[in-house]
Amino acid sequence: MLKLTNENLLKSQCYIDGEWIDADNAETMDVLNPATGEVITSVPKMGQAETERAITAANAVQKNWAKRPAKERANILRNWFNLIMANQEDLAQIITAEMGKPLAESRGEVAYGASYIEWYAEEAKRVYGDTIPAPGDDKRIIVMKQPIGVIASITPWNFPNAMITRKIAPALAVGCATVMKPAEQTPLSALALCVLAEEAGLPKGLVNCVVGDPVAIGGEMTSNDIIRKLTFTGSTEVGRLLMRQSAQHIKKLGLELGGNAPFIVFDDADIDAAVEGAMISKYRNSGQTCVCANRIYVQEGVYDQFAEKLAAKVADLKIGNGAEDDVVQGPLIDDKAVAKVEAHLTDAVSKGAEIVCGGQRHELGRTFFEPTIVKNVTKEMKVAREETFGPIAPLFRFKDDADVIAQANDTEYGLASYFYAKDMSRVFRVAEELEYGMVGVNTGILSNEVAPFGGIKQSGLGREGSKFGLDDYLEIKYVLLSEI
Ligand SMILES: NC(=O)c1ccc[n+]([C@@H]2O[C@H](COP(=O)([O-])OP(=O)(O)OC[C@H]3O[C@@H](n4cnc5c(N)ncnc54)[C@H](O)[C@@H]3O)[C@@H](O)[C@H]2O)c1
Ligand SMILES: O=C[C@H](O)CS(=O)(=O)O
Repeated sequence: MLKLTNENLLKSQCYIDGEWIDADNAETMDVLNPATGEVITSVPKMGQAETERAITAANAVQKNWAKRPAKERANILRNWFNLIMANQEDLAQIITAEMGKPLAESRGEVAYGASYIEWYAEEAKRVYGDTIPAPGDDKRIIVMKQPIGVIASITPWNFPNAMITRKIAPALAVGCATVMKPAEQTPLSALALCVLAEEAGLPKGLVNCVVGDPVAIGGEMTSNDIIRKLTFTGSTEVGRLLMRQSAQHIKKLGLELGGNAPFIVFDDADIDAAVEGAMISKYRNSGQTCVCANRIYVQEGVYDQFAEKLAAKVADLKIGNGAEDDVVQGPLIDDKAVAKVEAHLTDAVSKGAEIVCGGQRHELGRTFFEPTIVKNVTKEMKVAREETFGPIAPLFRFKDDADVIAQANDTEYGLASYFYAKDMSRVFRVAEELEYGMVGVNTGILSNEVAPFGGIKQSGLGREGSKFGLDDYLEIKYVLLSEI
């Protein structure tokens, strides 16, 4: 049972135009705890009409929000950051209850998500323009940056708090208004963020949260002309669909999509460090992150040593309900996720791979799955081409640098990549040759608010975080002054 200190954070209604309301037809949908199957609460099942009202409400207040001095916007965002951190434990309990990740990871997610609000509260005051030498002494050129306007966001279940703040913090900082749709499996974190947004002083109507039928809500977001940008985090398949739907109105898009991260261990790597890096990169959130190592390439001279050390670490992982102390591996989000993991394993073994440890559903039942290592994996297997999104570490052998770079780049994805090596010329060459938006060198985790997070190829468009993430919510306006 979810017990909160601040019980006002657990909401069973959606937040539109500063009001907490039910669906027009009073329909609801349950929010389940994946570890126990218990119903945490129910939330409205909204659709097109409620989404349209939310967009209209956002539009009514956006321009006044943009006109407020940047320092005022910054101070209100800072208030929000402070309130989130003051309620970190409750927000973490909500994440673990609705998504299943271990409490320690949930606490980390709350701090990570809040760091984007803190960062963009500061950046709000640094939206600079340009003056350009004009083609005539009677002319002056000014370039100014203005907020895009009303933006819509659609986010996934695996980081139900941070994927929202990573989007709306820069948007609010520059003067946009927003309508968000969290994943139907994990809406409670989004609703709790709205409670604290209101308390922080964000004006009614500026932040709206609609929960319900994704197709109906997304359909309104991609067709309503008031929405000037859709920012989506989720699968490449849905991102492609939303891109197609948005094309009709030439909406700006931010797409944070699927990954297929290579994790490369060269023979000059610190093997113990590489094992530590592989553990966090592979098994964080039970392997349910877009930047998880999806393919682990180990140079043939250190392959057996790495496999043995990794298996010893995996054996120490404690599986269970994320709300229990010391648990480091929670359940997968649903049966569909388990089915995909099992399909990848069955395919790999049928094509010659060998299970080193794990390989089956955990004795706890439900959607708990044993952390797994598979060796002698080859590029003919599904794990080489598809995002597993589960706790499987597939180990590939490689001969030399050229061989592994060719294998690593042989995918339509381009989000995160990692490698462990010491030789500096190898480090620079490999980092430059990997076709990914992000490269972690001698580390298994690379996400933070000061760096531009995002991918290339079919892993997405745009960046979130860093000074680069601000531009995604700004339009450039060129003003030519004549007869001066
Ligand atoms: N690049 C990143 O930053 C990042 C971060 C987290 C997750 N992901 C990716 O997300 C995927 C897992 O998350 P998921 O299962 O929630 O993805 P998903 O694409 O199934 O769902 C993501 C969101 O899209 C909504 N959605 C689904 N169909 C829709 C439709 N037809 N119209 C409008 N909205 C729709 C869902 O309700 C949810 O809110 C993985 O591929 C993972 O790599 C990427
Ligand atoms: O799953 C996607 C998230 O972006 C992972 S991270 O927490 O940002 O690394």
